[in-house]
Amino acid sequence: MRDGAGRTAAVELDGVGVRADGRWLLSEIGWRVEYGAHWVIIGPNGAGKTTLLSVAAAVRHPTVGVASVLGHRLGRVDLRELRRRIGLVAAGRRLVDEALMEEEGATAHTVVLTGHTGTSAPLWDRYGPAEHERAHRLLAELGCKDLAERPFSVCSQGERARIRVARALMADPAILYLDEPCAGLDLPAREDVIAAVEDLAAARPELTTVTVVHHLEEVPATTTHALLLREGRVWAAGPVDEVLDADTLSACFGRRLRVFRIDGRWHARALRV
Ligand SMILES: Nc1ncnc2c1ncn2[C@@H]1O[C@H](COP(=O)(O)OP(=O)(O)OP(=O)(O)O)[C@@H](O)[C@H]1O
Repeated sequence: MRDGAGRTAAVELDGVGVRADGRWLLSEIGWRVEYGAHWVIIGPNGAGKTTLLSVAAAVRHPTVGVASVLGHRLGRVDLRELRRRIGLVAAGRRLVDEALMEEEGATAHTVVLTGHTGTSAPLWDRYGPAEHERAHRLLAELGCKDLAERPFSVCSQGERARIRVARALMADPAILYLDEPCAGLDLPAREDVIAAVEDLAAARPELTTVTVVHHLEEVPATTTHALLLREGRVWAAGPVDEVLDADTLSACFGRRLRVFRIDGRWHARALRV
């Protein structure tokens, strides 16, 4: 569906369901992400966040319903073509296979280069001076300038998280998906990743982002919208101020929560009953 200005949404899901191993992982998902918006997806473990991201990132087809990404309906478009315009950052292997990068002792710069071809191994004849230079610039933009020649396999989790974002930007995506970019990071590394995501939003107003987070503390201050997922269904979705409120979050997580907002960032803790 087009908006008043005739633009399609970056992502539009209508009645989407995903079924695997005889059960529904997602049901009746309706969701519209406008271009330039910055969404977070939050929900309990197993709610279906990564599964939702895999449909929105054109990694898998829905079992039922209609999913359109960047104006193309899944099922009517070559997914590999579409994925070239999609940046995906995921620490787990389910969405991005990093095994080859680690095995071959690739440097951070090489890992970023592979984002140009969307491959897990470098295709050297496809990278010219412009790509080499761009990979250096992106590493610098993510605060990883000095890591260019360091093997990715020895980089810290926090460094890897930012290198992955640089890699995802290599293809100049229209939309960037981040699946738990702060998982396993210590506090300074987490803050560096969040600052990098906030800086991206400021530096690239045309970029649309969707970030899966587990904790409200990981929600970037630049977030415009939030989707709460529970048991494979949308619990709430809309402007971030309306959705990340104590009552809505408490009901979604099944725990009484207090929610604070300080300097544009969110914090939550459970109330003892
Ligand atoms: N390919 C699959 N086949 C069967 N079940 C699956 C498959 N992929 C995911 N699941 C199940 O679907 C549910 C949702 O998984 P998903 O990873 O999307 O949840 P999540 O919200 O991202 O969870 P977490 O917060 O723990 O990362 C889980 O119960 C998971 O075990």
